[in-house]
Amino acid sequence: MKVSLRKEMQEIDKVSFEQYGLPAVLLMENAGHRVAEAMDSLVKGVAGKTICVLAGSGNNGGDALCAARHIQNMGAKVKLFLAGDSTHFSEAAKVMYRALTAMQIETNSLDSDRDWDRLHFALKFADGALDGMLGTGFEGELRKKNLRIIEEVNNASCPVLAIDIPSGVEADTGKISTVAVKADMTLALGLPKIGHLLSPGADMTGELLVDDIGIPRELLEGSQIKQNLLDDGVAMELLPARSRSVHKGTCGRILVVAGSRGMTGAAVLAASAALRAGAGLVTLAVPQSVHAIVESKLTEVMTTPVPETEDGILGGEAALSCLLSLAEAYDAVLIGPGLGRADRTQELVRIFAAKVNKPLIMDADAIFAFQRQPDDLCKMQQVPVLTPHLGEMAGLLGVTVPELRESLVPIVREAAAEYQCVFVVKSECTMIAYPDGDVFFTTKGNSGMATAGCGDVLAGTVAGLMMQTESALAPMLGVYLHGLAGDLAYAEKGEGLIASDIREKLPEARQLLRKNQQI
Ligand SMILES: NC(=O)C1=CN([C@@H]2O[C@H](COP(=O)(O)OP(=O)(O)OC[C@H]3O[C@@H](n4cnc5c(N)ncnc54)[C@H](O)[C@@H]3O)[C@@H](O)[C@H]2O)[C@H](O)CC1
Ligand SMILES: [K+]
Repeated sequence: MKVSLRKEMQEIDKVSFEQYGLPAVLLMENAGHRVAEAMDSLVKGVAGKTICVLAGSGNNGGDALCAARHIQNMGAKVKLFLAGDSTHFSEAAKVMYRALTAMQIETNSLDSDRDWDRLHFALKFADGALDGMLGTGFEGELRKKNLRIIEEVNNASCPVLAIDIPSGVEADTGKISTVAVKADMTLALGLPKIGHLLSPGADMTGELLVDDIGIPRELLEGSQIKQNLLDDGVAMELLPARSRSVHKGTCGRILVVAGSRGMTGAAVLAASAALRAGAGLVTLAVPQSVHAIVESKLTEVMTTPVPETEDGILGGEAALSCLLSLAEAYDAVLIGPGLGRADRTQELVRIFAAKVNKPLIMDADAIFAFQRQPDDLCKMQQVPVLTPHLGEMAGLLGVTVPELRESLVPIVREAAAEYQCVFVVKSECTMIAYPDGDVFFTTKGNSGMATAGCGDVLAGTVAGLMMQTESALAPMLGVYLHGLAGDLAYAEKGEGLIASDIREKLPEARQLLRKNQQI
């Protein structure tokens, strides 16, 4: 499913009318009806219940006014509160307001202290609240009246349904300036928005439902929309069936260059995750002095020592030529987990990355090696895959983490195009950006995965899949399987899950994906 920007949704509205003759009020009628149904399911039947409706004066408010009519028709008592000025209703909202006023629904304009008291008590005793104050049209700082209503809604104990996006969340970024409605459920209209996926907006969204509200499918699937949700449907297309004639040499021979003194765990996790992701054969290349340690920790993964400097650091000519000749025998190379940040190691990484002529995945310390020179990423033989967390991505681009978060999607997208890399940016909503502008978001994964080694498992998973699907799709498949494996691990271990639990769930995640493929 696509994920739309605000201006893309506006364009869809325009085309729906100009080319398909679908006026705004018709889409609003559909939206309102679906919202009423969603409220019915949220409060387990609206009949006989009291529902508080908060409506703004734009089209989000129009949706709320329309939903109020349907909710009342379904047997509920509706109490309406106007967050905007009723003289400023949008054209479509006016139509909905007219119908509603003829229905004798209790309406409060929130212009007097009495009205604010009414809102307070209505929310206190309501069975549900409907947030239709601000949608994709919201920008800048919240006006005082909205802010006060949002605080009242958030203090109420009844379940809250947000129309399109929780009021106060910026649709294109997920940013919140002061406060936003904390919804239990959000019904996104047409398509999900970036604000549903990225924090803090994502934390306000609750359960996310999406409804097409009758917008022609080809508009919702338009190729000009470059943001995508990596959902089960997309993931199913990513893992081709294995033929019976495969052998370990055809499922991917993966070289993992990782580890240093005190950081052998990262290397072991990454290499073993590549095998658990289904690679045929994995070799872990480590500095000589830690070879015996990783050898004793691993059974199925092969290991090979790489010459190191006198002080036990991976670097220098001998290490470089060893790694380049080793890489010849493999289909893809992962470099970085636990490698260390010594100057000579960084130099080795940069030269190796420029010279190796195999699909290359760079993680952790390998990304750090480019931190003052991202331009060098353009010198690679093939488009590399980089798997930074937000701190590593910010370091690479020379910005702060808050600056990166401020405009995450455009910054990462631009970097992927400029440096010709695939970026897998790990956060509460991992994002994959391709050089052609395509961006994918995953909803899989959970807060338990914020634990050491989780990134090593992801890098290993992506590397391990490199020959099992088109190599350009491996980052997407890897992110999906890693997130699903994390969810499976969370179901068993909760927040105490550790990285190896995720690795051990990779086969089950794969099986689930296969089962879905058969449906
Ligand atoms: N195709 C669709 O997706 C459809 C979506 N619908 C709904 O329409 C809204 C977007 O409507 P729009 O009129 O463009 O904007 P909003 O209603 O979200 O907001 C405009 C409203 O808000 C006021 N405002 C703007 N900034 C602020 C602020 N900082 N503080 C307070 N108030 C602010 C502004 O003055 C306007 O009054 C979309 O989300 C869907 O819910 C259609 O109904 C169906 C088709
Ligand atoms: K809203």
